[in-house]
Amino acid sequence: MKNLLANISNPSDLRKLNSSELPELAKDLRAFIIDIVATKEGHLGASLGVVELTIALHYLFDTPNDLLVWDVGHQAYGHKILTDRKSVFHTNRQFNGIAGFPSRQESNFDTFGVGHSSTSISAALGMAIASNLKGETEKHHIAVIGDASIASGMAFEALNHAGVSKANILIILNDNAIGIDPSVGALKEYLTRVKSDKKLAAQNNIIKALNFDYSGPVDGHNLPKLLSELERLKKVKGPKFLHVITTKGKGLQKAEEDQITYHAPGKFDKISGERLKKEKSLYTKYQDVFGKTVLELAKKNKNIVAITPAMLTGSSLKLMMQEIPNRTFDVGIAEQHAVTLAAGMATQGLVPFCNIYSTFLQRAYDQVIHDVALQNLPVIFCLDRAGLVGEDGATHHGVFDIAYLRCIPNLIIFAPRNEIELRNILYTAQLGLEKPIAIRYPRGYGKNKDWQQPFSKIEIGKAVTLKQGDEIAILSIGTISDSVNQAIDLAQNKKSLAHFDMRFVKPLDEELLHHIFSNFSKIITVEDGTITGGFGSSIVEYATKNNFKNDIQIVGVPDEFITHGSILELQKEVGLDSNSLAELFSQT
Ligand SMILES: Cc1ncc(C[n+]2csc(CCOP(=O)(O)OP(=O)(O)O)c2C)c(N)n1
Ligand SMILES: CC(=O)[C@@H](O)[C@H](O)COP(=O)(O)O
Ligand SMILES: [Mg+2]
Repeated sequence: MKNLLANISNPSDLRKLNSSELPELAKDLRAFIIDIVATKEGHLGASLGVVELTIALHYLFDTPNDLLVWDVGHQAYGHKILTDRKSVFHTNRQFNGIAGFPSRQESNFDTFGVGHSSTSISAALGMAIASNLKGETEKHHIAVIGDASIASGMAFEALNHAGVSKANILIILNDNAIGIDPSVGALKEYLTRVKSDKKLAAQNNIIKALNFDYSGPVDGHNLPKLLSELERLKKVKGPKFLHVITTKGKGLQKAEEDQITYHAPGKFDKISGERLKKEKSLYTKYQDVFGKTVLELAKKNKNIVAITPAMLTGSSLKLMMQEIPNRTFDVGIAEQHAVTLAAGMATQGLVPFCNIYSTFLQRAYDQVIHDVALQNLPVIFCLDRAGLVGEDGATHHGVFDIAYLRCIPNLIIFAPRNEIELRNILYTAQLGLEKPIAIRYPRGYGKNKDWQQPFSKIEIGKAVTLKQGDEIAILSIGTISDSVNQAIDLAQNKKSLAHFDMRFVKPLDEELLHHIFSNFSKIITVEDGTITGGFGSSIVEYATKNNFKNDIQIVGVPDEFITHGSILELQKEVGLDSNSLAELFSQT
C-alpha cells in the first residue's frame, strides 16, 4: 500500500488528492504522529482525535489565506505535519526544534500563537472583523476549540460578541468530553444531552440562541460527512458553529482507553501503545508533595477546601478528590473563577488551597488583586510549575509570578527550597495567616527521600543561612538553591562565599538583610524567575531604601521569552545551571 503522506508537504499537495483518498491519508497521518511522539514525547491524544478534521479543513479551505486558529494548540501536530513541517516534526518541542504549539514565528499557517486555552474565538473574530474592514469579504476565519476550552470565561465572552458581529467566522467545537481530565460543569452536561437527543440540538439549542448557524453533532472521524458539512458551511455568511464529536486518542487503543495518561504519555511502544517503563524514581514530584500533604491536612482540618481549574491530575489534587470529593473542586478551565471562588469561600471561614500553575495564574491577575489581596482574604495560592518548565516552552514557563505578585500589597510570597519546606509552609498556611499567601514550587522531582516528616511551623518572613562566609553573599530563593550549593562547591574562588535561602520574597527578612549588607561588599541574588521586577529587584529596592551602596548582581531569567527544551538545556541557556553559576562565582 502506498503511503499517501509521503508525497504531501503542504495543503497544495493535499488538495491534489481525490476526496476518496482522504481516509487513507488519515491512517498515514496518525501513524506518522504516533511514530514520532512514541520516541520524542509530547501531547498525543488531542492530535490523534482531530486527524480527520485537520485534513478536511486544509483540504477544503484555502489555508493560509483562509485563517485557521487552533485553541491551546496541543492538537495541532497534524496541522504542522501537513503545513511544511513534516521533515522537522521529529524535533518537536526539543531545544532548537519546532515548537509544540502553533507559533506565528514558525509558519504563516500558524495564524495565532497559542498554548494557553480559550483564546481562539476572540482571535478568529478579531481576524474576521479585520477582513471585513479591509473589504476581504470572501475570506474564511475558523476557530477549532475543545469542549473543555470552550467552557472558559474568555470563550464565552467571545461567543457573546461573535453572535452579534455578522463576522464571517466558523467555530468548530471539537467535543471529546474530556480536557486533560474529564470535562466538568453544566455545559458539559448540556453537550452530553445534545449528543444523545437530536431534538434538543435542533430546538433548545444554546448556540442557536446566540445567533449562530449551528450544525451537528457530526462524527468527526467520518471524512465524507465532515467534508459535506464543511462545504455547506463555507457558503453560509456570518457566525457559524459546527459541533463535532471525536474520540481523544483515536487510532491507538491504549490512548483511547486511558485518555488522561495519553494526553501526554511520555515514551511508548508505537505498536502496542504500552508506555515504556521508566526506572522508578526514589524521589517524589513536588505536585505529589502538595497533593499528599493537602490531603493529610484536610483530613484533620475540616475547613480546608481545595480548588483546581482543570488540572486535577497535574496538580495531584486528584488524591484529595478521591478521598474528600465534597471539599475538592475542579472548576474546569476557569482560573479567574477559581480565584474568586476561593475568595468567597475564605469570607466564610473556609481555608481554600487554590492550586494554579504559575503560568495560568496570569489569567486571573485582577482577581488576585481585587478579590483576594485588597480584601486581605486568607487564600492559599499554590503555584505549581513555577520557574522554567521545559518542553512546553515560552507559553508555559512560570517565570513571571514573582514579578507580578511582588507588587501586590498584603500578599505573602514563599518559595520552598525543598519538599520539607513545601510541606511545612502548607501546614503553616492552614493554621491561619489572616493574609493571602502564594507558594511557588517547580515542575518535577524533589531530592529528599524522607520528606514526610512531622510538621513544623515556619516563621513568616524568616530566611535561613545555608553556608557561612565573609566576602560574597549569595541570596537565593526556592529550589534553585540546590544549583547554587553545587556551584559553590565547584567554584574556583579564593573568596569566601556565604549562601542564604531567603525563602520569602515578601516579606523580606530585613534583619538578616541588614546584617548581610553591613558585612558583605558583594551580593549576588539567584532566582528562576525574571530578572526584571523579580526577587533580585526587591533586594536592590531594599538597598536603595536603606542607603546601602553594596555591589549587587542579579542572576535570573533575562528579559526575553525563553524557548522550549529540557529544563537543564534552558537553565544552561540562561546561565542558571550549576556550571554557569560556578563560573560566575569564580569570576567574582
Ligand atoms: C488557560 C489554560 N488553563 C489550563 C491549560 C492546561 N490545558 C491544556 S490542554 C487542556 C485541556 C483542553 O481540553 P479541550 O479543550 O477539551 O481539548 P482536548 O485536549 O480535549 O483536545 C488544559 C486544561 C491551558 N493550556 N490553558
Ligand atoms: C497543553 C497544556 O497546557 C498542558 O497539557 C501542559 O502541557 C501540562 O503541563 P504538565 O505536563 O507540566 O502538567
Ligand atoms: Mg476535549
